[in-house]
Amino acid sequence: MPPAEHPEFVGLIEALRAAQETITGARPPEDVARKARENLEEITRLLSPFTVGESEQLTGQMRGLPGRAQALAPAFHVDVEGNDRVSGRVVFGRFYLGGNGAAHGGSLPLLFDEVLGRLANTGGRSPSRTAYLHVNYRKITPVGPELRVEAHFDREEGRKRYLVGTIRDPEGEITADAEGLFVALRPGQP
Ligand SMILES: CCCCCCCC(=O)SCCNC(=O)CCNC(=O)[C@H](O)C(C)(C)COP(=O)(O)OP(=O)(O)OC[C@H]1O[C@@H](n2cnc3c(N)ncnc32)[C@H](O)[C@@H]1OP(=O)(O)O
Repeated sequence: MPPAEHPEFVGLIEALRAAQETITGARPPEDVARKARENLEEITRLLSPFTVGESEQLTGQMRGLPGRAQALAPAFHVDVEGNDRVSGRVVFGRFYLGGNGAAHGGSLPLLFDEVLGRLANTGGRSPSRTAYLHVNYRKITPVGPELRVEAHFDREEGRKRYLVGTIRDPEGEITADAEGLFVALRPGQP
């Protein structure tokens, strides 16, 4: 079903992202922490009866939405998308903090896999999977400001799709770049 038919679920994921952000940055007194935990446990109780299999779940399936309605990777906002390149924006929020204002090193491959992987499978191409992802950390990727993300196909060799991408800080400097190999799946390959 298209996202428009699940506006409340989309709102739920946005609320989840907001909760992740707020919890990460909070230092609450014990009684407030306990109340927040009880509220989260209540959410689990509420939703557990509606657990479905992978093919039926909504999370991750809504390609038209930033972040595909999943709260794992930072939401990638697409500005321009073609068959061979994509550009857009991302904010690494407090949830993705590694330390000293820098995004966690593991969160960058998460974003690159999302951006490059999405592009690798566009333009009528068959599904592919990440075979490798090489990330260069050039300078810290700051938590908080909006960052530019660009990616494009470098080359295709048979089933092998080589893509590259960059993240730039508000000054336009590259904080990280990546090269990924995505291998097109053979029929029946999981
Ligand atoms: C919309 C949002 C999109 C999000 C996208 C997210 C994408 C993902 O994260 S997918 C999940 C992460 N990736 C995986 O789980 C993949 C796990 N690995 C696999 O399934 C397989 O190893 C797979 C499909 C990558 C390749 O296996 P297989 O299809 O058997 O390919 P295989 O025949 O061995 O190799 C094909 C070619 O690729 C090359 N190759 C394969 N893996 C690598 C590698 N790691 N490094 C270099 N070359 C490689 C081979 O050398 C071969 O080259 P050539 O044709 O020149 O001889």
